[in-house]
Amino acid sequence: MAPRDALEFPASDRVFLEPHLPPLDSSATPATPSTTTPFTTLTFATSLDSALALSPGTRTVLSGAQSKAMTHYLRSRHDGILIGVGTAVADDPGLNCRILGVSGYESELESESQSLSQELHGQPRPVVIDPNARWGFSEESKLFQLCREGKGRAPWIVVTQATAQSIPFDKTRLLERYGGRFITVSSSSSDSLDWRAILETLKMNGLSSVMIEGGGQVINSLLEPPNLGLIDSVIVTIAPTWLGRGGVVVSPARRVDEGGNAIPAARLRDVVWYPLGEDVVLCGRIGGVHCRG
Ligand SMILES: NC(=O)c1ccc[n+]([C@@H]2O[C@H](COP(=O)([O-])OP(=O)(O)OC[C@H]3O[C@@H](n4cnc5c(N)ncnc54)[C@H](OP(=O)(O)O)[C@@H]3O)[C@@H](O)[C@H]2O)c1
Ligand SMILES: Nc1nc(=O)c(N)c(NC[C@H](O)[C@H](O)[C@H](O)COP(=O)(O)O)[nH]1
Repeated sequence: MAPRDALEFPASDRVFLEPHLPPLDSSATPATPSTTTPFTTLTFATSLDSALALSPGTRTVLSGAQSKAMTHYLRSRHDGILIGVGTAVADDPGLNCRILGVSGYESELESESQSLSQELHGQPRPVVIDPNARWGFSEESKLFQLCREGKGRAPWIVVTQATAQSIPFDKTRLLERYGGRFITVSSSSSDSLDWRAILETLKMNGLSSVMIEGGGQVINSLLEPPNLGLIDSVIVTIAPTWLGRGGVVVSPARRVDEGGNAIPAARLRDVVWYPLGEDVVLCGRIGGVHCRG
């Protein structure tokens, strides 16, 4: 019997997503040739007033059942799933995939035929951007509970070189005991990490595709001109609600042209809208500026 919390996302609802997803065979050439960074999908759920959560440090469920199942399907199609430490602290997330059929969520028949070699198939590698290693994870953290149950992978935690020198040994030991590790990335300034350097490091460590789920700071910094070209695909769930002021909002920094006139920060092209339950899912690619290596 499949676990009670296994999710189902019908094949008929997967078709519209396909052109916006990493190629199934990661050795196949992606839409825009790039050798140094993974296929990168920016995906999140937002309200009608562009909020991710009711207030900073809190978790707000925006996605309905069908769009939540879609997000888990996206997780099964990416090697890595990336969040900022703000989300790790606020949400205590599982960051695993609960689609029926992936490791830990097989139907009885599947689990019998599952060979060891396919251990944790369909489960993405969680990645937490935590330059100062301030995430107070423990054995009780949801991520590690899921690891113990064979339902998810342990995280890679991205820190600065300076921070790497001073991480308490017991933290490193706990992480490595579950198969996770700290990864250092050279910082562009005191504790701000360059997104190209982060993504190149993940690719060098074997991740051919990464979905970035947030939170606010992460999304807003990726929507700034120097980083726009790093994003291959954008998939946004829009929920029919206004969360009101004071929430965690997606609204990148203002952009001006040479004449100092305000211009849109970014725009999508190849846009598709797809209703899922009461939500609607928007897919597209970043238009205009492309500054790939
Ligand atoms: N609706 C959704 O789809 C969704 C998705 C994700 C999260 N959320 C919500 O969003 C909220 C969290 O968002 P948030 O803005 O507070 O936090 P966040 O974006 O998750 O994390 C921000 C922190 O991550 C680190 N960081 C991010 N980018 C970095 C970079 N390039 N270089 C160095 N450090 C970097 C910094 O840590 P330091 O502060 O240590 O420097 C920064 O303060 C929560 O309420 C969560 O529930 C909603
Ligand atoms: N698609 C989506 N709809 C939402 O309503 C919502 N709040 C998130 N939030 C994304 C964020 O990354 C959360 O931390 C993870 O969704 C945690 O969820 P899991 O424990 O991994 O299921 N994402």
